[in-house]
Amino acid sequence: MLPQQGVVLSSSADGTDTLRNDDIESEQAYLTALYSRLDELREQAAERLRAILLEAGGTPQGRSQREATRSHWAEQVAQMNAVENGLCFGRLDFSAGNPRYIGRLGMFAEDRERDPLLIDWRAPAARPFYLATAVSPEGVTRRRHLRTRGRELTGIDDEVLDLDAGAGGREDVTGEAALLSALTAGRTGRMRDIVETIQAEQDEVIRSGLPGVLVVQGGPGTGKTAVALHRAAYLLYTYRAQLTKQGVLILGPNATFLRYISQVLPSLAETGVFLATLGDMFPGVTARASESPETAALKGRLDMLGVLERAVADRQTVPDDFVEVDHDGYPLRIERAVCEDARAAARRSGRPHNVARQMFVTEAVHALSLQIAERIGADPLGGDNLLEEADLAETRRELREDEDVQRALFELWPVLTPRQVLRDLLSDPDRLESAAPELSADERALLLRDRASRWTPADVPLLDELAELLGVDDTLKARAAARERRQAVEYAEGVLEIVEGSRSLDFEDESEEKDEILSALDVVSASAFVERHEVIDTRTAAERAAVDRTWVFGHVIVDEAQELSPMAWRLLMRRCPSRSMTVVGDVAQTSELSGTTTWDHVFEPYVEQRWRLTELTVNYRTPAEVMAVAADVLAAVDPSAPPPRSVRESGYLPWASRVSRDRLAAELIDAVRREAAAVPDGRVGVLVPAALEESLGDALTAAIPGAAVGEQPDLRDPVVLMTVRQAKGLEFDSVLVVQPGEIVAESPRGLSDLYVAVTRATRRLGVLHTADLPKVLAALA
Ligand SMILES: Nc1ncnc2c1ncn2[C@@H]1O[C@H](COP(=O)(O)OP(=O)(O)OP(=O)(O)O)[C@@H](O)[C@H]1O
Repeated sequence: MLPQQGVVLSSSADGTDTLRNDDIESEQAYLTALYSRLDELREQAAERLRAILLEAGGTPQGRSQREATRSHWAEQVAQMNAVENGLCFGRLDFSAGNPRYIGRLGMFAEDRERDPLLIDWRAPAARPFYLATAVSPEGVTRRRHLRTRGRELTGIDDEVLDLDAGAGGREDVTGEAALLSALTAGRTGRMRDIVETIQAEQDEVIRSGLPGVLVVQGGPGTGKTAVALHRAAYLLYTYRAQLTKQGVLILGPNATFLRYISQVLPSLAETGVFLATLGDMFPGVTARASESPETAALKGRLDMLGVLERAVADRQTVPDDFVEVDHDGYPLRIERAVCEDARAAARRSGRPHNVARQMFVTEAVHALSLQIAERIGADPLGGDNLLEEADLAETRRELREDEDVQRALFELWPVLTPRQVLRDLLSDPDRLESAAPELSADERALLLRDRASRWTPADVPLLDELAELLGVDDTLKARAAARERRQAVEYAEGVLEIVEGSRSLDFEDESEEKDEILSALDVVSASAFVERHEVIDTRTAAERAAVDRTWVFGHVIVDEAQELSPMAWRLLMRRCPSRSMTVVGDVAQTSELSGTTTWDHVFEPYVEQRWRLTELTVNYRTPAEVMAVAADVLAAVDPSAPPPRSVRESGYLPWASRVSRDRLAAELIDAVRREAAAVPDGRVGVLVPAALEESLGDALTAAIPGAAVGEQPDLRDPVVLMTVRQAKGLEFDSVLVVQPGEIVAESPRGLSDLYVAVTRATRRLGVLHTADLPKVLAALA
């Protein structure tokens, strides 16, 4: 028996009788007028853009203004191109007043009144489109969904919201027919926007205010990802000035997932968002390598803080006895005691390692200068030292500039980079033992790896933490900037000389004119020339954030947030000191060992109880037949968690088939062929235990050439084989789960993995197994 019968959508939803010719004609005429207006506005914007591109020269300020105007018009043109499909998708009729048309963009008539022709879905005036119901109609008498293909109207679905007029729709969904058609459409391997059918509980989340931490907990298929993306678009629209400057970060679980969602925001005409995985959050590093879940979990623990602190402290060394350097022809000893004092003073400063280094050097040089003073300034008569303060200062300067001294001090307290420290630490058992005495030998063995290993996502929070511990010595940075500028000026001098040189050639036969003509150097100095040609930063906030580790975002959105480790949360919180965040996830789907199973634990250290929780309860993806199977798995993961209610039935019953081990690959290939034929317009997902990924992947690609496998399979291929971890957040029309028992056995969070696996299907679910089914799938036996 299926649960949740009460909410199941029927395919005979209202709207089928509304295709009246006169309505179609008048709505088509309105649509055509909207598109003409769009064309007009786009042409105007393109014209302005062309004009700006033709302008040249001017003062730096003028150029920078021009650049801002150029990017404004370029963005306008891009936005208008992006909304070409589905420009207008809805209409609201009210008991009084004019109807409102709702679409992907706001447009006004050109007349003096500037009447709204089309209302942006994010504007407050569009809200009743998502919220009005027959019981609470907010003055709306009819909600109309307009279905289009290109610029052509292909259908109309009406909902009459007047109880007296016999409204028969359901109260728990809005736009029933349009919703059903969106949910049953074949999947393409790219997520689509849901702007036409956002449901009331989702709308609440999308339009929630900007400040504070908002946690959206919801079962599989409740639209968390969709809501997170639409919220980004809503926030950028509502708080545009603030957020375009600071940028919005959306963090997703892996690169395949980012590609899956990559089309949604552009289709909503929003591009100013930095989409990243944890592995992208340290500029200069793209961390994609994999490692054992246990190693990743260990790296995610807060214990790593102490380990990293000690790893840095271990790099601040003192000699056993002394270091001898040659200074000015004389041997000079840097004694252990001197180093210890200098190190203690530098550590006491509480500054990060690279910044505190200045203090270490100053203290050491001071001690060495006294040593020299003793040698050369000692009064043979036993009186005070004969050197004056000015002499000592000069000695200190000489010591600082002495390359031998510099080298010796560098050895004792080197300038370090995060990558260097982490690489050294993880590839050296002695360093590990010294930095991590509280970890067991087995744990340290988990961390140990080859020096040449590639970075993993779990390394990134460690690199970021090290960047904080090491800091950047601003004096070094300033010196580098000064050097760059000096080089630019030298280059400019070169340019001006060439101009001068060619001028003398040009005019060598016209000596009387020569004095009349100003040379380049007469009107501009080399440094002014540099200023004029300094590159104006035209990058968006998202682009700048991608290369700046210390970038602070205006808002951070985290998807599949249950998977983040405590160390990863520290990194994210540093990127968002305002704590303006939207965190979406499902603690029943956690598969990372260092992920969370309660939100309280995550936020308590940062905002205590000051975070808001919203729950999404309706499952738009998984049909009721499949959800009935998943509910048993969920009950084993967390008996207290209610399964999300499916919004529809698919009419297909999930199945399981037991096969012999030696026939597994062959049976799988047959099943894939059958399923691919059953969803010809959609996608088949094959979810396997990690241990079988390679062998079954090989067998499948040999038999079915279009099948995608590997680390980053192309989801647009008709058949995709992957592990459950890779399938996080994704969906397929038909899903085949292979060897569920092995999926459960592979990880301590195996039951959660199985729950994820069985909730990926939008239509059909099948299970292939060689041993007994896990108890939680008994319903399929
Ligand atoms: N209001 C809606 N209208 C149309 N489709 C919707 C709506 N809400 C969700 N969907 C669709 O339901 C599917 C599941 O949504 P989504 O992937 O956002 O769920 P999720 O909660 O993130 O799931 P998971 O926890 O499994 O990752 C998607 O295909 C999405 O487009």
